[in-house]
Amino acid sequence: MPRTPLGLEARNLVQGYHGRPVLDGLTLEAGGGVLGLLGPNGAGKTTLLKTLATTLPPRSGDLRILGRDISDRQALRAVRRRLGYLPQEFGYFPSFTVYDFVRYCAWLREVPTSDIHAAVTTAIERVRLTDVRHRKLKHLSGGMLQRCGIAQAIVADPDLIIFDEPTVGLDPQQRLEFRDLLRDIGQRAAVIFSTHLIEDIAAAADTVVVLTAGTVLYTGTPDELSQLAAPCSRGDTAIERGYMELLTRGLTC
Ligand SMILES: Nc1ncnc2c1ncn2[C@@H]1O[C@H](COP(=O)(O)OP(=O)(O)OP(=O)(O)O)[C@@H](O)[C@H]1O
Repeated sequence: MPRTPLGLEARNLVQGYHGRPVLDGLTLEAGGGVLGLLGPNGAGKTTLLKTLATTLPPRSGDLRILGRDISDRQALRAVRRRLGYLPQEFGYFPSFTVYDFVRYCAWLREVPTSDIHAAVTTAIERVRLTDVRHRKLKHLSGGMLQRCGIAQAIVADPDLIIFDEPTVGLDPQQRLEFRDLLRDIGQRAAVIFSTHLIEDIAAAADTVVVLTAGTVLYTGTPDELSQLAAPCSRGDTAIERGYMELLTRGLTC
């Protein structure tokens, strides 16, 4: 069992845009290890992750992250120092090099000056970008840029890491390496990642949460999700069939 720092507790979370609710009284608990978030397009995964990453304040409900109630401003600041986040689309300065960008993110997260070089070097190495560390971001491939985003999320050695579709743009080898990285990080931190790639969940998640229409439809292990598969379920693997069964439950074969 991974070492488990307090992850997060969300109760009756309501979130939305322009008065339209997206998260509808969502309740979710996550301890340590790796939690994989699945759900159809528009289910609210990105909205949930933005809320958990504290970039979108909840409309209502309670949110405790790393044991702290983030409605308290001091707690919010302390939590942000211990949180790493890869948004679905992350902003960056195209003329920064990989090293400078990750260094800047380390500085934003208040990594002590004397530790910054080692932290940046390690994060870049963990995503296999050492060879291109002095290349400008505007000259990176999409997959390299995504890995740079992963490096900035992990540079401050956070206790909670949130990745929104982290494997988009990675080639098959990089996806395998990223799964190793997820498992490794999950030994020391709480990790939450969203994906549409069920095989990433099967390979790297300790817990699966399925979101539909802004509420949690299912929480269990990847094996438990696989066991939901019925003979008529669609899908090429047991976990795909379990997931499809869950989404179509109630329909007859
Ligand atoms: N900034 C925004 N303004 C208005 N509506 C938004 C905004 N962001 C998301 N939405 C809407 O909120 C709903 C949930 O979107 P969200 O991106 O959270 O879903 P998702 O599960 O991450 O989807 P996907 O799998 O396609 O990435 C969708 O109906 C979307 O159109």
